[in-house]
Amino acid sequence: MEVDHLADERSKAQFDVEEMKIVWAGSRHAFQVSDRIARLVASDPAFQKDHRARLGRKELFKNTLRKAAYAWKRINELRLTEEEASRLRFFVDEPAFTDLHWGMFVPAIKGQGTEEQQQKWLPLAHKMQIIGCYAQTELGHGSNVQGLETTATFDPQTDEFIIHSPTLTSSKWWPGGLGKVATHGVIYARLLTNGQEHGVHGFIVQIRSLDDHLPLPGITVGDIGIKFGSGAYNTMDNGVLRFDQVRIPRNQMLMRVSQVTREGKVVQSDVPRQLVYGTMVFVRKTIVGDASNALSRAVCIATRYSAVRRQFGSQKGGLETQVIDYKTQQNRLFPLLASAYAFRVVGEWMEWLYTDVTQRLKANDFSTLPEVHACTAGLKSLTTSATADGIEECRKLCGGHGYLHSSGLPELFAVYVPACTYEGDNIVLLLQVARFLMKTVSQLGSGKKAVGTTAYMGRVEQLMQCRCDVQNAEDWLKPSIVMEAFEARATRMSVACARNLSKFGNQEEGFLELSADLVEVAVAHCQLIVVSKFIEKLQQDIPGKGVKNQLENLCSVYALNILHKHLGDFLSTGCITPMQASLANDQLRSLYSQVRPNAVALVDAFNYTDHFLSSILGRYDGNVYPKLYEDAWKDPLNDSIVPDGFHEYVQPILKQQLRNAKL
Ligand SMILES: CCCCCCCCCCCCCC(=O)SCCNC(=O)CCNC(=O)[C@H](O)C(C)(C)COP(=O)(O)OP(=O)(O)OC[C@H]1O[C@@H](n2cnc3c(N)ncnc32)[C@H](O)[C@@H]1OP(=O)(O)O
Ligand SMILES: Cc1cc2nc3c(=O)[nH]c(=O)nc-3n(C[C@H](O)[C@H](O)[C@H](O)COP(=O)(O)OP(=O)(O)OC[C@H]3O[C@@H](n4cnc5c(N)ncnc54)[C@H](O)[C@@H]3O)c2cc1C
Repeated sequence: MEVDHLADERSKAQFDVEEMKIVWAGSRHAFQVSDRIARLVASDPAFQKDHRARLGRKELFKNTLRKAAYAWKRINELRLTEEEASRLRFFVDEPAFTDLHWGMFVPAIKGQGTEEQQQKWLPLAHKMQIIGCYAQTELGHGSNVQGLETTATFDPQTDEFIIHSPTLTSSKWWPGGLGKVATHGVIYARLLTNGQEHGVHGFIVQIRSLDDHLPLPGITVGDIGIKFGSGAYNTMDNGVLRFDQVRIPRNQMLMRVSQVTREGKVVQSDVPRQLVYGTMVFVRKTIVGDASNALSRAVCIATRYSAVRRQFGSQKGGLETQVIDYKTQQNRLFPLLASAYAFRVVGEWMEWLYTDVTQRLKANDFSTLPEVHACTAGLKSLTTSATADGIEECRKLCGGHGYLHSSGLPELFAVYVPACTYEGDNIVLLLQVARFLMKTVSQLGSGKKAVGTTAYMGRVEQLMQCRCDVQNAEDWLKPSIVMEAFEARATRMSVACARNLSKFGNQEEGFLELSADLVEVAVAHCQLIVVSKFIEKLQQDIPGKGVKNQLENLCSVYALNILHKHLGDFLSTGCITPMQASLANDQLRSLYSQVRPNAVALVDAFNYTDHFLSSILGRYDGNVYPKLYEDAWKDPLNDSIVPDGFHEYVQPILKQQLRNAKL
């Protein structure tokens, strides 16, 4: 019989875990789909993944192709819906070319293609009769999209574009799926017609033959090489691509934003030019949603293991202390647990925001686009940085065993950490938020109403002067008090930066000089968004015994931990006093005690299967030691008692020493 080593922990929970699972999933329906598909994947040996780190690149990659093909077969056999198929790919848990096909290629055509182009290309893509990638970044430029060098020159004689890589640095570099698999790509290039340049646009370009998969004439394409970590993101074929005067028909330029006529005239539609960047907005919001998946996974492992692991504190030969009972462990772990829940809530809100802007764009209302860009960019940056750091912290929270591949944490980190860079370097994205904030501040006096996530700045006068009302530790549990402190901090930092900026004759010069401060302003604003969305969520009716109470505790932990970590901001802007800061810390400690008995149940609510977690330390049953011991013997190094190479290399040294000793 299986023993549940964490049963005691589970019995302490003060809330209905099943109901929390539904909150985490987003709805009962989403929970049911997720639960069914997770079990389906976990029970299928074809989706096994624990041997990944031991495979060489070629074997690893072939294995990924097999899994992706098998997943596609199952999706069709079982007639899975789009939602179910996407959950299946998620639980297969292996980065693959399909991520870019479904995650970027299809959305790029949907967002930037005309109706006609969508009708032509989407059915092919949906049936995977073509496989696409998103080829924007080049060897020389990634962040600076306007600096891309690939050209698309219109030839009116043949009604074609000539796609060309004029320099080494114009080689496309990084696109996932490009290296070995994609047959097509949305390629970003500078549009040239009649000798004039018209900025960067997307073009659908066939890269490989649909018959023999060889590159088409004029195309040089391959993989860019091994990346960080063993296994990890090396299942992905990030690629390099060069064009030598490759011709494509005119109608393969994605023309929702601008059209090129038969004569080579560029006609701007009434859609703003920034919509060329629309796929990035879409993927950034997906990445925000995904941050809670990665962080919750790491936190689940670290929490269960912290309840299993005991060090010191044995009294009269009794059990030692569970490491989760150390306040230092709680102070590192529980804010991460709270962040996982906070990012879940903000990810949900982001879905709403994206649906809203999509509907508006359809109705030619572009008014919220700048704010949506700032929110997706800022929250992508905030959540991925916190998640990457959080996974690494979870590894440390698991002590030495966290460094073992079988803890599940090294690979999770290696796969996750590029999220801080791809889809926009996190600092570059925060600078975009800062630009938006500085613009908002500069317009405050002009009567333009601050709306959406910057609405709080409309109360600038009050927020510049308000004094925090906290008298005792429990006051910090009041949402209005927390909100005001965060709003005042963000406003005061924004206004201070705007004042500093105005001292520069040249705004751009000022922006460069103050960019480190501006990044901090952007972080303050983004943290406020997360806190405010979490607080808003708690105003809803949330069923289930004790569920709301747990979420309230987590919300307070999230906010008060940030306040503690960024105390300098709150104190230097005069938003709170040192005494109030100290009370916030007292409250935080008391919240940790309330979270403690619920911690294991709070991570059970993520409903992860052992297959998905792929972590001995995070096993549901907590049976860590026997399984770690068992796993060590499975390592190929232990196949033979004396390792290959020993007799050849080490034995002669030993023998030499022996000879020398005898002499
Ligand atoms: C399981 C399935 C998972 C699926 C997920 C997929 C898996 C993921 C796998 C990983 C896949 C990884 C895949 C990959 O990595 S794909 C490659 C991703 N690359 C990047 O993200 C590049 C980052 N750089 C940029 O985005 C821009 O160039 C920046 C932002 C730096 C602007 O630089 P610059 O200053 O030169 O811009 P401009 O002069 O051209 O424009 C300025 C104006 O435009 C506004 N603006 C700017 N951007 C946007 C926007 N987006 N929407 C709306 N508006 C926007 C901006 O506010 C400004 O407005 P205004 O102030 O003038 O009014
Ligand atoms: C795993 C992975 C997958 C990827 N997949 C794809 C893909 O499918 N398709 C695709 O097109 N691309 C892809 N990329 C590329 C990715 O989008 C870019 O690497 C990313 O946008 C960062 O750009 P960069 O490499 O030019 O960084 P750089 O801009 O060169 O950044 C280098 C440093 O300079 C700093 N910096 C740059 N500009 C500024 C500034 N203005 N102010 C202050 N600091 C600045 C950055 O903060 C960073 O510290 C992928 C990348 C990775 C790692």
